[in-house]
Amino acid sequence: MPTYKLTYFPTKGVAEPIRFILSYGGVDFVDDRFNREDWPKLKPSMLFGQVPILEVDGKKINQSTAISRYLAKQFGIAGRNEWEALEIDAIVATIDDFRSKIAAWHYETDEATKKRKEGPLFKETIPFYLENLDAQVKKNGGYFVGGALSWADLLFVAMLDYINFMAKTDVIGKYENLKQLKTKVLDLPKIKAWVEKRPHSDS
Ligand SMILES: N[C@@H](CCC(=O)N[C@@H](CS)C(=O)NCC(=O)O)C(=O)O
Repeated sequence: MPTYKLTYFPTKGVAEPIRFILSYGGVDFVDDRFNREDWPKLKPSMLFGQVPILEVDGKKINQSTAISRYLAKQFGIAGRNEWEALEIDAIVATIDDFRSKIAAWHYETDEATKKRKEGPLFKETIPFYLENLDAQVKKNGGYFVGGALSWADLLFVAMLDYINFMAKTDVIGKYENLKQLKTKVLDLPKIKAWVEKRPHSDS
């Protein structure tokens, strides 16, 4: 079994899907969280100056989605054939688009621009994505792809706290299929154990 070390800020952010997938796989990993004030000192030593960084037997790699996909393949949750693998990639990219649109609003520093973007984001963009994501779960037997658990499901649920933090609301509140998916994922024994033992963070 390889050794894993995941380095990130002391938050969930884009690292939490990796932590979920490692936990699902039942492997031990070093959950390396640095203090925010140490980031300027650490940044030059990170691949492309960013985190998360995963070390596998001491070999370092960046990019959270690539890392998640790599791990998901090891743990048998990356699709049963090439088409399912593609469908998973597509839904993961869609979730990433969704998160990015909320992040663009959340991190906007010009108050007037932020105000102008708020209506379209909350009245159109967020409902549009959630209606489609919810419909996809309904159509696929309670999961995003192929009626079976995949890393797309783990990624979505792992990312929800960060998305909700940015949107300042429980975005899936009225989406029954997404709510059921969340419950199913959080009830997986290894995910439950991870969520119980992870350090607290709001985002
Ligand atoms: N596409 C990359 C994005 C990584 C990224 O944006 N990392 C942020 C934290 S979420 C970061 O390192 N920010 C600090 C900086 O860029 O100085 C991934 O998914 O891993």
